[in-house]
Amino acid sequence: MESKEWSSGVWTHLTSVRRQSPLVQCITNLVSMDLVANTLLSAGASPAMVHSVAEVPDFTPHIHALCVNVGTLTPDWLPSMKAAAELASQLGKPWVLDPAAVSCSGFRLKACLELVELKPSVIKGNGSEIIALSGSASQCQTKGADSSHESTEAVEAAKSLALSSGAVVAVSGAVDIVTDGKRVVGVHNGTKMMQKITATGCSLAGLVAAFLAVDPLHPLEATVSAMSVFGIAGELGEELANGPASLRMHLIDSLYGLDETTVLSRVRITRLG
Ligand SMILES: Nc1ncnc2c1ncn2[C@@H]1O[C@H](COP(=O)(O)OP(=O)(O)O)[C@@H](O)[C@H]1O
Ligand SMILES: Cc1ncsc1CCOP(=O)(O)O
Ligand SMILES: [Mg+2]
Repeated sequence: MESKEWSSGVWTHLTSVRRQSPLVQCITNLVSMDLVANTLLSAGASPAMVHSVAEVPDFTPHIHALCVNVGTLTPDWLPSMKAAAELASQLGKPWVLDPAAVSCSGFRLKACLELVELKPSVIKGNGSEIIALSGSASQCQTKGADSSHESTEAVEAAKSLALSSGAVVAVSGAVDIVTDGKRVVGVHNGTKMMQKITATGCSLAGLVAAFLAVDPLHPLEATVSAMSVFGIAGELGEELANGPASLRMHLIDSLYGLDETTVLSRVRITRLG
């Protein structure tokens, strides 16, 4: 299956997000809250940064998807992440785990492994994060939020994590990799300068949650679509940008304005395995 066959699905997913405006609960890191929320709004979704454990029982039953991101994790945030994830899984609502900077401490790695036990629909990380979370720690050199691996170096780790967890695993990078453990799909949209804006990876995880909300039975396809859409917005944004700060603005504008002709002509997706 090549780009042409994927592209109509990508457009359908985006129009469904715009039409349905799914409510996406985000328990995300302090760095990313603004960009994640603005990314979701530009795509047509409705973000809610509701992260107190006291609010989970009332709020989480009403959401359409959840995104949990451990980028600035502290011990007092973990119970709300777990409570929301557990409730989402119980209620059959899709949720995404972003194991941001998972290898920076034993505390964070343990927390992420416990969250994986709560059955995320999708785990989205960069190459180093997916290698670390899959248990291939000897290969892992990073201690922070940026990857020291190409996404393509994490394909086997991603497949193994997908099979052991039951989640679709998405690895962002120059080529975004998405796998359910059997199929492996590459999304070739995006631009290198997106790495120079903090929280683009986090925003992508939030966007994946919104796309899952409108197609929960096809997590691999929904994830591929979200990654392609975000990458296309980055490509269009870069054409108007002078550097990372203006790319941040133009990426959001481009995502908001994406039309069918642009999506159909720009989608670059290939089956890798
Ligand atoms: N070299 C690259 N070329 C094209 N797109 C890229 C490149 N690096 C990252 N991206 C894009 O930037 C976004 C954030 O990915 P990434 O930087 O891997 O996340 P994180 O910030 O979590 O490390 C994704 O949409 C990804 O496709
Ligand atoms: C810089 C930083 N530090 C902790 S979380 C965070 C943001 C990471 O965002 P992303 O994973 O999207 O680069
Ligand atoms: Mg990240």
